[in-house]
Amino acid sequence: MASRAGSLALSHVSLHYGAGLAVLHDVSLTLARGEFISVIGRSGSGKTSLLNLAGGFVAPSSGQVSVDDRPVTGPGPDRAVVFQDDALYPWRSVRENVALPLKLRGMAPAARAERARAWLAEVGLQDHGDKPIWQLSGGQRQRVGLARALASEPEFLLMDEPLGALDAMTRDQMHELLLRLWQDSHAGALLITHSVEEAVFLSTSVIVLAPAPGHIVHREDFDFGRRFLCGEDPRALKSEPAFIAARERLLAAIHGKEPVHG
Ligand SMILES: Nc1ncnc2c1ncn2[C@@H]1O[C@H](COP(=O)(O)OP(=O)(O)OP(=O)(O)O)[C@@H](O)[C@H]1O
Repeated sequence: MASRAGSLALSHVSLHYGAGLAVLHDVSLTLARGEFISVIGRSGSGKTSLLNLAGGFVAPSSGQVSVDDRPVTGPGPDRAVVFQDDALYPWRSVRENVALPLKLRGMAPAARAERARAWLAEVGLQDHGDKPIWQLSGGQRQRVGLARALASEPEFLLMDEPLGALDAMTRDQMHELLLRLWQDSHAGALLITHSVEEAVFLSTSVIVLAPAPGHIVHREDFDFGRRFLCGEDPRALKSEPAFIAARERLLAAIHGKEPVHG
């Protein structure tokens, strides 16, 4: 299957670990730049495995993962990953954490300092660059993680439950920041989440995986995030009957019930 230009594609991908049972079966998914796809599903349905395939951390047992029709053979700078545990260096400064991947890629010191400064400003941490990570709150640490991922100017931003450990208010603020960063970066975003509401609000498409082995049972497109970016109030959007009905449909799909349309 040929993928669109500027897209990350999983084509008929199946995965089993070693000689174990299949974890994913015949999953096809295309993420174009400028799209925001969330993957939801019960625990063990293969969400993290799907992200690991997209990131190139594991290879499919059959099928193909590709970027612009080039097979993915491992992790690459075109795909940045953000994890739930922010994977930052606690004793290094905020600025060093953001600049480190740029250093590893051979960027000159002045250029990487400027890039780190710009992305810290994007996430509202311009006054925190000198602090060690351990002095930051959980929400601030996740903002550093996003700045670090986006500083590499990836084509695709892959996120595994990045907001799962945050309190509800911080999480809402992060949703709004994430949408603005996604818009400004023009990246394609792939988000694994346990929050159906988060998926409906943020995504241009939501995919539901069912387990044993993981396969796609439902897919639906949304525009709540884009409407937020056009100036609509996020609380009003989340209270709309269409938003609430979408949430219920996706919950029904997760729990294996007939989706209720309307
Ligand atoms: N490295 C591995 N080796 C063997 N089995 C694995 C490995 N990683 C995951 N699995 C198995 O694959 C299945 C899917 O796991 P995965 O973590 O992808 O699901 P998930 O939907 O992300 O789950 P959760 O929502 O609980 O994080 C599970 O049965 C898990 O035990």
